[in-house]
Amino acid sequence: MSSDKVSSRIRARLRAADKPYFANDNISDFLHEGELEALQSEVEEAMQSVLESLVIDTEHDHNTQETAKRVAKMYVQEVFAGRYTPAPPVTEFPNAQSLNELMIVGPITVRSACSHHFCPIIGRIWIGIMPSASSNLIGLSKYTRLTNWIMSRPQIQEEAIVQLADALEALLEPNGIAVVMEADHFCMHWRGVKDENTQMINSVMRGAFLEDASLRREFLTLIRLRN
Ligand SMILES: Nc1nc2c(ncn2[C@@H]2O[C@H](COP(=O)(O)OP(=O)(O)OP(=O)(O)O)[C@@H](O)[C@H]2O)c(=O)[nH]1
Repeated sequence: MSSDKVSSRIRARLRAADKPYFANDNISDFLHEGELEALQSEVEEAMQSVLESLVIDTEHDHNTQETAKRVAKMYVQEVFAGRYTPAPPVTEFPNAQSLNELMIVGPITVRSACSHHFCPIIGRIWIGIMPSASSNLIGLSKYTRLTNWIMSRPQIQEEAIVQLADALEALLEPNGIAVVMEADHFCMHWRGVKDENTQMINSVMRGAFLEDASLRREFLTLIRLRN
């Protein structure tokens, strides 16, 4: 790609700052005003080339005339928006009552895509929080907003759940954090091995959830009851 492309300018900034730009990294700090729109136009142009290479007559086929434009918008503004937009604003409240009881939020719907084939990953997440006296509390909707921001990137499930746990830990500074995710991977259902029944379930347990087996059991029992 020639250096006058907007993606080249963004990439040069990332490299100069020695920042990674993997599929599931957020690069919003490196985009200047107006560049997201320019990036979308660049993706549209590249997508049009993909359609041409697939030997699809986009000139005469009324169904695919706008496909490159739609796919570019879908990637940049919708399903991969978590790469290009900053973290959602999250209002924090002090834990005024020094709450130290288990809190569980979920199931939060997960909509993501695998980094390997860009096929959908659709699933659910439960979050357990054991606050400390100095923890911050956040509004209930913010768990979903934060999850959406992290999941709307090309991901693998093992890394997605760790990114979410890291973000929650940094925000809440809790005594413990637990995240359980179960998801269907359409790269396995729709294509490839075509196994429609297999799901992936994984969990991250930190702090009190790792150290205290009865707390971990309480969390896992309560989320099972919600199934
Ligand atoms: N560990 C992990 N694997 C995933 C995830 N999402 C998709 N995969 C797998 O990634 C693998 C990619 O495999 P490759 O062998 O490189 O690609 P492929 O030849 O298209 O593989 P098949 O899917 O087996 O046809 C597949 O086995 C997918 O099922 C995920 O979140 N975590």
